[in-house]
Amino acid sequence: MVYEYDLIVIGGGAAGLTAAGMGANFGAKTLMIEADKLGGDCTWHGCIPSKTLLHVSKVSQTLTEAEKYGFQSGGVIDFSTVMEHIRNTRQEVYEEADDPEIYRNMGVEVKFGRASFVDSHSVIIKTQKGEEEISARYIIIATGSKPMVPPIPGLDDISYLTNETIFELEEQPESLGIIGAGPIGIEMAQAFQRLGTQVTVFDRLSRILSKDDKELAEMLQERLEKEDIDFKLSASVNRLSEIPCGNIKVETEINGKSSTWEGSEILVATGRTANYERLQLENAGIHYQKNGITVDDRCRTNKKHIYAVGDVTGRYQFTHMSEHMAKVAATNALLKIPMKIDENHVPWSTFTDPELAHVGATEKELQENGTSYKTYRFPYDKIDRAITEGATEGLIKIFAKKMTGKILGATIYGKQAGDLIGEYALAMRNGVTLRNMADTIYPYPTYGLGARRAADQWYIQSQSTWMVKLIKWLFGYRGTVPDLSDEDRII
Ligand SMILES: Cc1cc2nc3c(=O)[nH]c(=O)nc-3n(C[C@H](O)[C@H](O)[C@H](O)COP(=O)(O)OP(=O)(O)OC[C@H]3O[C@@H](n4cnc5c(N)ncnc54)[C@H](O)[C@@H]3O)c2cc1C
Ligand SMILES: NC(=O)c1ccc[n+]([C@@H]2O[C@H](COP(=O)([O-])OP(=O)(O)OC[C@H]3O[C@@H](n4cnc5c(N)ncnc54)[C@H](O)[C@@H]3O)[C@@H](O)[C@H]2O)c1
Repeated sequence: MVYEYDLIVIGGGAAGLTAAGMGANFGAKTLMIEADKLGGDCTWHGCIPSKTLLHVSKVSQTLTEAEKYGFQSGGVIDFSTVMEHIRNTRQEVYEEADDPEIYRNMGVEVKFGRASFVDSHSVIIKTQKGEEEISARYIIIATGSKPMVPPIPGLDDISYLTNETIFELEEQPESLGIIGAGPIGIEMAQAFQRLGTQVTVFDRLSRILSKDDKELAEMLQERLEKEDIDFKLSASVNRLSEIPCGNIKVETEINGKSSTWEGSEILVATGRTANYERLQLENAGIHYQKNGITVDDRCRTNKKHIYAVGDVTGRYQFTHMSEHMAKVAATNALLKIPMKIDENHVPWSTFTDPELAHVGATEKELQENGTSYKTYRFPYDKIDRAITEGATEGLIKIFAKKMTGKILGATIYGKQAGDLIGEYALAMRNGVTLRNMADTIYPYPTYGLGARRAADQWYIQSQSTWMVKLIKWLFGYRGTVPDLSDEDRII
């Protein structure tokens, strides 16, 4: 059978752009179909606007703290200018990385319209002008996700914000209630609070950022509380309603006690739903579950020539994982090289100030799996660069094998944590141990040197008095045997 294309990619977000670009690079006749604008959630409603807003809020915080360094502060924020800056920034990213012409120049054909399956090799593209049916040998589905809106009574009757609308605000809310203390809720909480909105965060769980290390997430929560963010955790949000002055009322129950909150806006940040309902997956016989399209470790669906990547699979919801999965799918489909998702080294970072980042196994996973490990800790207040920058709040925690220094997981709360975690991702992926890191020369004074000092902990904690006694005996040294009981010593 002759198909019109070697590869059709449905969706032009982080996953689709990568898959289509790789298709063209491998010499496949590639078509990318996008229902809206190329760039997807990351460019338009996700990473780019949220990180830009966080940056602006950090500038605001720096101005507030500037008096400590002798500056006269007192800046006033013009919210509409802030929002215009955010929109300009995402336009800049779109033009630099997502513009259809960039992909056309690479050899990718780009069509705009909504795609759905006709059968397992054909899709129909619906546009305002009409319909077009197209076939391909391979298909990669990369249709992403959208906000999951929970069925809370009254929610449908009020106007609420999601990540798709919050960056379109023109007026700064006086107060903002956020339902959900995951990465979206926590990043937006700090950003808006620092810009002068009074933020309250509700979550049904008893802690924030439940996928992160408990100890470090608690440190971040404490920091956010110091910035006056109000947390209502273990809260069952029972009803939302609009009250006569136009404000929103949230009725909650916390540990059996009812309470109400009233404020100007509500952001719903309670997770994501995969975008697959309108794809007519049944026509192609593709299996899916509630959380997304089912794929194996090579990103293949049950139809061996159809792959799914990124948020639509419900497996990982990060831009870097969308790109990684796209690479896995394109490599398997077009080069026939078996490549699997690298599940053991998935990093992530929440870009609050300070940041909270993680890679590999969590301590909870290690405990549940009965894996033997030792925790190596190094605080930011012993990193000279952090001291010079007044950023001493933070902790590096590494989970590693005691004998070999093999790194099993790492988690960092502190300045530049999102960048530092990449160091551990590289180390783990390539079998670099704590011993290797400790023997590596890092420039002084850097945050990276904190990673080296954290690795030194492996040597330090491997020291023992009997070893010192052996050295003394071997070389005839006359010093005393040191007290090695202080686990926090740095040499
Ligand atoms: C507020 C927020 C902040 C975030 N911050 C980060 C971060 O800092 N770091 C990080 O790694 N991740 C972050 N994420 C997650 C990240 O944005 C997503 O994981 C990533 O965008 C998913 O990419 P994707 O290509 O799978 O899907 P999407 O980006 O959603 O792209 C899917 C595309 O498919 C199109 N489409 C859908 N259906 C069809 C159809 N039937 N036909 C044609 N086209 C279709 C859509 O229009 C869309 O353009 C954030 C998310 C949010 C919401
Ligand atoms: N920096 C980053 O990498 C970054 C930033 C933002 C988002 N993201 C991605 O986007 C995804 C979605 O983020 P998210 O924060 O929306 O989802 P999430 O699933 O991570 O967190 C949602 C939170 O909402 C709570 N919740 C759900 N329903 C509730 C209800 N009815 N009442 C009270 N609380 C409720 C949950 O307990 C949970 O804590 C993340 O998983 C992440 O992968 C990444």
